[in-house]
Amino acid sequence: MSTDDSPVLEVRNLEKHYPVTEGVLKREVGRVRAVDGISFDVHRGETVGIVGESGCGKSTAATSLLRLEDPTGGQVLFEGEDITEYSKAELKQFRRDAQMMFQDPSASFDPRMSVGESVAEPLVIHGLNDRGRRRRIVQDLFERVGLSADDVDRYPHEFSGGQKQRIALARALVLNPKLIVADEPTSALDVSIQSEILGLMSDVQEDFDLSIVFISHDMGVIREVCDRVAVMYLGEIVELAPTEELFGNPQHPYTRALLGSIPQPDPRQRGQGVRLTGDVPSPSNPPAGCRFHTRCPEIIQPEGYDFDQPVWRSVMDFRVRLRQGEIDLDAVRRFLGDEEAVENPDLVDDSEVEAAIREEFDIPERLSDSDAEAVLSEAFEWVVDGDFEAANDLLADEFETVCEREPPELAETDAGHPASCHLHSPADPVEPTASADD
Ligand SMILES: Nc1ncnc2c1ncn2[C@@H]1O[C@H](COP(=O)(O)OP(=O)(O)OP(=O)(O)O)[C@@H](O)[C@H]1O
Repeated sequence: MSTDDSPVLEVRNLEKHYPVTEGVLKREVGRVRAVDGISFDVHRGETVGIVGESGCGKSTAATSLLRLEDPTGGQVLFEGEDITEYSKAELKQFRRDAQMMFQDPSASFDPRMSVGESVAEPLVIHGLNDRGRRRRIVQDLFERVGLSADDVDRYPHEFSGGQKQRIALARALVLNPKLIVADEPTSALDVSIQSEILGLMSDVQEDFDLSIVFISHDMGVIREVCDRVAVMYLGEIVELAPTEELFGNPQHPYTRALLGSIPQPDPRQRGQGVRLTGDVPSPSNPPAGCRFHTRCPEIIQPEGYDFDQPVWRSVMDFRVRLRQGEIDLDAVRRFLGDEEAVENPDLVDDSEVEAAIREEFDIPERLSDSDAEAVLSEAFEWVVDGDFEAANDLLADEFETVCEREPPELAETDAGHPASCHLHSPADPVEPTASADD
């Protein structure tokens, strides 16, 4: 990596919200917060990764920062200029300098055109009319990406997935860009081919002094190619660190969970980190407080109680489902008894219903903390009576955690890089003894 001081790309509070509309008049009834205020820099020659599960907003971040779709907020500075303010002509120049690579290269080739013509297309659009020169440039690039100069006359269907991604790289390079945004460029490829393409991208990056934004859901791939990594969850960056630091000393529970999901050949490393369960919630209605609190294995416990952490997570899973109105008593009764029990709840004992729900959520028959158990038992009484609101209110009062109450700031941690987690930024800090100005 060769970086100079000023970043090539500065992303500042970038936001892309999609309206959710209803009716013929398309009244806006909500917003999908696909990207919700992300900031990061990319320096010359640097590869910055964006990692996160499917639906976290990575692709939207890519297309918005290249203005392939217009952001709804924030700024993107390219070599110091705000591309969100660019005129059409300025955008055209920007499109030379910043290219995109996609997961599925097939989709971006016209089957009726030779791959050479496809790769040369951006040259035509940008006014290089000399056919012979175009051909020489493309042939040279083909060799550069590990294909033969003769391949330019062949058609897309004649190439394998890996070869097509090489051709896509040639096309991304043809205008001599400064920045490439690659969205899962190797996810559709076999592992061995993946490594070849990643190796090729690294070589090309050095030769062309390229900056790369590399998007992937795969921590293994990210580690192989990135200098720094932004971890994204539900539209936000939750941790940002140099790659080795992120892998060696992750500060956000989401990052730790992603790392825990990497297959580990070394048995000594196995079992480190907790596997993530459930899906990313909808960005049209993100959870309050920390967006990760509905799934976080390390969610902070409420004051005054002492849970085993996995049990606390189970209790929170139950609370989240209760809050969302997703506890189905009829289904539980049907499971325990038969159809008649739905019509006549007395046929199934309340304690059986409670036990079944506890089992479903992995909550022990009795919590080891008797105070917590008293609260939970009372809540279950409301639940089996069908008064979910009362159960919800009681649990919200007694078991509320800072993680659901307040959104954490993305702030510097002791590890020397930022993460947004209340484990690092307690919401109720100890009263400072000195004045803030000191
Ligand atoms: N045009 C759109 N209109 C409404 N919602 C959208 C639109 N495009 C994306 N979304 C939503 O925004 C969220 C983020 O999607 P995005 O594709 O950016 O995520 P991702 O992390 O790249 O996931 P994937 O790897 O599956 O593409 C998703 O919930 C998606 O459904």
